[in-house]
Parts: sequence; structure tokens; C-alpha cells
Amino acid sequence: MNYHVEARNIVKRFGPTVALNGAGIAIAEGETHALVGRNGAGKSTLVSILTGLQRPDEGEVRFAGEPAPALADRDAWRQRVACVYQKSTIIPALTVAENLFLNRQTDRGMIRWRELRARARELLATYEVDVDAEALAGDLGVEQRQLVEIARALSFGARFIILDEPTARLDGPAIDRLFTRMRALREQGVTMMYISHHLDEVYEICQSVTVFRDARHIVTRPVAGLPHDELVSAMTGEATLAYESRTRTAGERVVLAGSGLSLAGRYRDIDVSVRSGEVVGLAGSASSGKVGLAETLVGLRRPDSGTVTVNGTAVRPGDVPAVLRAGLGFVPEDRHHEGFVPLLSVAENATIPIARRLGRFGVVSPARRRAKALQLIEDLQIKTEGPDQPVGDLSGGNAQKVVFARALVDDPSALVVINPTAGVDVKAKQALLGSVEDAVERGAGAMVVSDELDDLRICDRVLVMFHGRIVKDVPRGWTDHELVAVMEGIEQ
Ligand SMILES: Nc1ncnc2c1ncn2[C@@H]1O[C@H](COP(=O)(O)OP(=O)(O)OP(=O)(O)O)[C@@H](O)[C@H]1O
Repeated sequence: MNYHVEARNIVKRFGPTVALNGAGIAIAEGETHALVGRNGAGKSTLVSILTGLQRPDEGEVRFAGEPAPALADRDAWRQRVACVYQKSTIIPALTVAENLFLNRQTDRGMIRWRELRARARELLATYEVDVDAEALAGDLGVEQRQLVEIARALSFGARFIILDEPTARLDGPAIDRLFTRMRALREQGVTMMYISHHLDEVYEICQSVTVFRDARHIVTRPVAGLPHDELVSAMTGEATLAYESRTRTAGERVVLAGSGLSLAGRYRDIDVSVRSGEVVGLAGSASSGKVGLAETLVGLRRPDSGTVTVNGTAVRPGDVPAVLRAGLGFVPEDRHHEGFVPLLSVAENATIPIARRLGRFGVVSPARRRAKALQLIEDLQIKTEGPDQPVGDLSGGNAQKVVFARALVDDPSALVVINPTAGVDVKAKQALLGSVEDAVERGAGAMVVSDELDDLRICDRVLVMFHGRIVKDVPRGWTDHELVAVMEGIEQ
């Protein structure tokens, strides 16, 4: 068989960690091939090797039967492979046109702006990307940004594109549009490698799937006819049952409330309350205002009007430390910016909120910090060398778990989690949702803000937002179809 892309017997070590241990992948020309595995299985490490960003310690990479170019020959790599990362590589302060022709806009040292814009418009039109070439890239939404990145990749002549968790920050309709585009690219003969923790997406868009587990290649199979359970057990090494959410009775005490909240362009006239012993969901499309509202409740945004109360204390709007002091824990949407400090260790990141409490006079005893961190590493199954490892060295999903640990560490009275399971594997997802339910059993009240129906299943009721307003309070027992219809404004 002629493979378009092959990585054979790859070994890659980072200090004591073996990220890839003789693993590999073989992708046939024109297929969309999924790569799946638990957090820390080695997927991103393989991506960095397939894109020439890292050299393997052992093993080889071939494109169309030819050995991969030298690492320094960036142009040769760009012609062979491109990657659309979850985290953008686009420069926000530049225009779309400048981003498209970054590093190649000069003509003997001169930048011809008019020509550059014309070429950018032509390129966007070729790939049917409906984005203004002169818009600032920073003003683009996630979906438009990804399309610009795909167009840029193809414009270098690459016939192989890696999509690394591209749907993690897209809502339902945007995911459908991405899949339509991927199908069109496939018809044009473009080969794709698709990384996702959403196995239903793998079944929908891919023809083959490769599973990595603990740095090794486990299996490669056609997707058609592969039972879901078999795929999950290849990933986890054991049979995994579906998550069963628990039932409970809410208390009387309101632990989190927003009243009369409005923020221009985001949401209007919102009243919400979460009681102790209750999990409330917040759902809606990308433009519904749900994330803006949640960010207001945790102090990341200041509303134009209205008040926020945490555990009975009225907190100053837009004041995160005040909200935390009042007893709230939260998982922000963007873990790269607000979630963790990459250079600090797992223990330091996870225990930031209790720095005040663990030791006297603001000094945290290293032994106690370590003990608490070890317990959280175990509870949330964080794959790390230990509490002293910098979070920046962890795989994406494991970094997300550290953010989660931080939200839970101080036994919060109120918990707000925004897209809590983004980038997290099937089994870890269960551990995270279970830890929210545990906190609620201990008396907290939780708000789960999510694009994932699976996350919302643990909720006692789901508030659905549409165009900045709460349009429905849906009790437990909804079907996917019912909830999506309300979210898309089809049904009230
Ligand atoms: N720069 C680094 N320094 C130290 N360890 C690293 C580094 N990069 C990756 N690792 C380790 O290599 C292992 C594999 O990580 P990798 O990011 O490839 O996993 P992944 O399968 O992409 O996980 P996820 O689904 O969470 O994104 C992990 O144990 C990770 O901590």
C-alpha cells in the first residue's frame, strides 16, 4: 500500500518521560484518519514530529514514500504538511492578508501592499472563505480563524493537513460547517489527520482510526464496523461504562446569584440563582451570551448593571479576588490565558487559592502544598511526573485537569465551570464530572456552562440562552433534540 504519510517506530523522550515509545501511524492518500487516545498518550508529540517541529530520538517520517526534509528546511515542511492547532498561530494584531502571506510578502525587500491584499482576496475566494482580507485577525471568531489557517496551509501547496482538536471551541452549527468543508477537501484529494476526544466525530468524518495508549500504537482500523466499546477499550485498556449521573435534592440556601445583570452586546436583564446541592446548566449557541454571563458571575467581566452575590456576600462586580474570597471556584473558558501559569508546578498551580489558608502569614508550607496536590493528582487522574513538574510540560488535557483541581481545592461553596471537559479524554471526563457532583454532595452549588450535551446531563436543570436572554429553564429528563431545538431558537 502507498501511504501518503508514514511515521515508523518513533521514540521521543522528554527527560524521564517517554512520550512516544516505538509508536507510528500510516495514512493512506486522500483519507481522513483519526488519531485518538487518552490525555498524555502522545498525540501532540506525534503532531510536532509530523510537522517537523521536533526531531524524534528514533524512527523515521516519510511523505509520499520520500524521507522527510531536514528540520531546518521550513519551506519544504510547509509544502508537505500543515496543522490547524486548537490554539491559534494567527497573529491578532495583523490583518488577515498579512497573516496569509506572513514571511513571504516581500518582493526583493519591498512589500507591495496592494498586490498582497489582492492575492489574499484571491486566495480566500479560491478556498471559499468568506472573510474580509483587511479585517484584523484578532477580530475573527474561532471558526473564521480556523478557515483562514486552512486556506493558508493549502496555499503553501500542502496536501496533508492535521486538525488538532478543531471542534473544541466550536458550537454545533460551526462544527457542521467545518465537516462540510473537510468533506469537500477530501473530495479534492487532501489527506487529513484528525485528533479529537469526541468519538462520535471520528465516526462521522473519518475513514480510519489509530489508537495510542501510554506512548504506544495499539491498533489501526477502518472506522466502519468498529464498535464504539471496542474503540473506548483500546484507548483505556479496559471496559468503560457510560457515566451515570446522580440524582439529589437541592437545598434552600442560594450560593450564587445574579440579579438584573446586563452587558451591552452580550446579555440583558438576567436573573439567575444556584442553590446549595444543585447543579444548574447554562447552554446556548456561541452568540447566546452564556460565556459572557458566566464570566460576569466569576468576576472576569464587569456588567453594565446588576449585582452578583456569592454565598450571601454581595461582591464587587468585575473583581475576581473578591469573588474567590467569598467562596467561589471556577474553571475559565480559556485555560491558556486565565487557567494556569505554565512555568509554575502542578502543586503551585493547583493550590493558588489556598495559598492564604495552608500556612500562616501567607506562607504555604511546601509539605502541605505537596500533600494536597498529590491528593488532587490522584482524584483527577492527572498524568504527571509529580507535583513539581511545570504545568507547561503537561499534555493539554492534563493541564485542564490542573485548572479543575485549582477550582476545587478550597472546597468552594459555589462552582462555575466553563466548558470543563474541553480537550479531556472519555474517562477523565467522567472523573471531572464526578468531582463536580462530589462537590455538590458536600453542599456546594454548581453552574456548568457548556457546549457539550454530555456535560449538561449531570444538571438538575438547564437554563438555555438565546440572543442574550434566558429563554427557558429545562428540567432534567430532556432529549438531545429538545435541548438543541431550544438552543437554536427553533422551539421555546
Ligand atoms: N516539553 C515537554 N516536556 C516534558 N514532558 C512533555 C513535554 N511535551 C510532552 N510531554 C509529556 O509527554 C507525554 C505525551 O504528551 P502529549 O502532549 O503528546 O499527549 P496527548 O496525547 O497530546 O494528550 P492530550 O489529549 O491531553 O492533548 C505527556 O506525559 C507529557 O507530559
